[in-house]
Amino acid sequence: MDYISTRGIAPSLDFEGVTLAGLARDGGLYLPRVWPRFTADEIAAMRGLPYPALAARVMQPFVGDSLTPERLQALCEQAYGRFAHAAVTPLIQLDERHWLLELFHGPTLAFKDVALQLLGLLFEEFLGRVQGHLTIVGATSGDTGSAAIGAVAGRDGVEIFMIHPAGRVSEVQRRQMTSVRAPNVHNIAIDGSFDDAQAMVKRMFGDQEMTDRFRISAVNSINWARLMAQVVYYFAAALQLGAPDRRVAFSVPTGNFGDVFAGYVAAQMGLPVERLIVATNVNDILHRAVAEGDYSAGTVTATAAPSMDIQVSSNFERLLFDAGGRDGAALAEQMRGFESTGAMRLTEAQRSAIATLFGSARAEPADMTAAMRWAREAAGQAIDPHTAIGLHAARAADIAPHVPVVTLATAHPAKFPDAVERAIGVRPPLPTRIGDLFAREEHYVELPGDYAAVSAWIAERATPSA
Ligand SMILES: N[C@@H](CCOP(=O)(O)O)C(=O)O
Repeated sequence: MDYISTRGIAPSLDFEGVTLAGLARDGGLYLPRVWPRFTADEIAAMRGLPYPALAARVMQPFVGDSLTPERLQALCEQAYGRFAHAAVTPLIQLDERHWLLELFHGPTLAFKDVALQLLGLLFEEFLGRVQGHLTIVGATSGDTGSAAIGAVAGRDGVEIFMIHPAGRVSEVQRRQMTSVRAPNVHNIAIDGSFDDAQAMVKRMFGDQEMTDRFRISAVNSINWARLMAQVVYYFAAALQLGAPDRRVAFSVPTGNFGDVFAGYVAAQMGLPVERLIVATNVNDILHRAVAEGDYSAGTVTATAAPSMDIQVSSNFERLLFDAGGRDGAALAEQMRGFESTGAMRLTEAQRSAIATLFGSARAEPADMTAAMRWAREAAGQAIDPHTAIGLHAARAADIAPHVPVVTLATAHPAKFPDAVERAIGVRPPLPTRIGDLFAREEHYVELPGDYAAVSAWIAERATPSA
């Protein structure tokens, strides 16, 4: 499989190349040159496969010659063997048409584990072939940080620098990152927002002083391998609900647009997806983009759903590229305009292509609370604030009554105990596997929200690539 950049200039790479590269050198994001497509019979034959086998089946076309099918399956067995639920991503029925897809049974209690447990193994596999050293630089609004650290802590040949916005993640989220003691893990809290952190990470890929010395890669969903692994759970859920003979809708709480873009990829591969509902909090750039074609970033507002406190959504570029006819030069110009003004209008072609599959909704804080209460009262489920935003959007969506609607439950409620307790009066306990979190010592540095300070701090500590 051959991968191309959304901005049309960086050289194409194979799967091993894009996994190690992270972001394309022209500032774009990698995508497969063509979407692999399964027939309805091929999808039907996936029914009943255990999750690791399904994962290997769905991902093999993207992996191409970079791994044999046997090796890919072995890595999937290893990655998903660490999940606390036998189904890996169990589907829970809420009422006659609404379902929750629980994606938080991995080691750090959020959907990020589904991809990052595998990505850690892929890094190790591919680095073993090139005998290199990798410097991973990541940005997190809460969940990616601990999942990425959990996936690479203590591994040879890799070190990770994870940047989070100081004071804008939950205490559980922060402790999950900063209490991991391993010589290859470095946590940085910056004075700023997630968007500032993400902008620093992207800038580092274009900083020749850094890229000449260090082999920099990404664990955020700008890395294609992240998205690829997230495609699998759309198949897992839809197959259980009757695909390929039945269409299924998904509601996805999203900030960086990676999780919902994985659903778009599943649809391109032939999964019968009726609708993808983009659910946002008051940081609603994605809702405005889908509903009105207005992609303009406002100031990031801190909310009780901090992982979605994002105004610049990296993966939206992938959708704009694909929906706009895959014209790299035109997209690069459109993105340059956005980068200099903070605002962009979608073209008519992009808007109409997006409208064929996507809907969207913005949840106010009261909507989020109401959804948490409804899940508790109607189905006995405690859900986290992000999942509640997805559920609000799912229940508000205008979708034919015979179509099941699956809300992605992206994080365990115990990651946000204060918000959950405020809404439903019950404080969700931490699962026993991380029950001693509050007794662990934390380690992180606080730096100004300034690229020069952060890149200098990283450069002093990172291991040169050769
Ligand atoms: N919501 C994320 C932000 C980063 O998103 P990613 O999917 O690109 O890693 C987080 O919790 O860190």
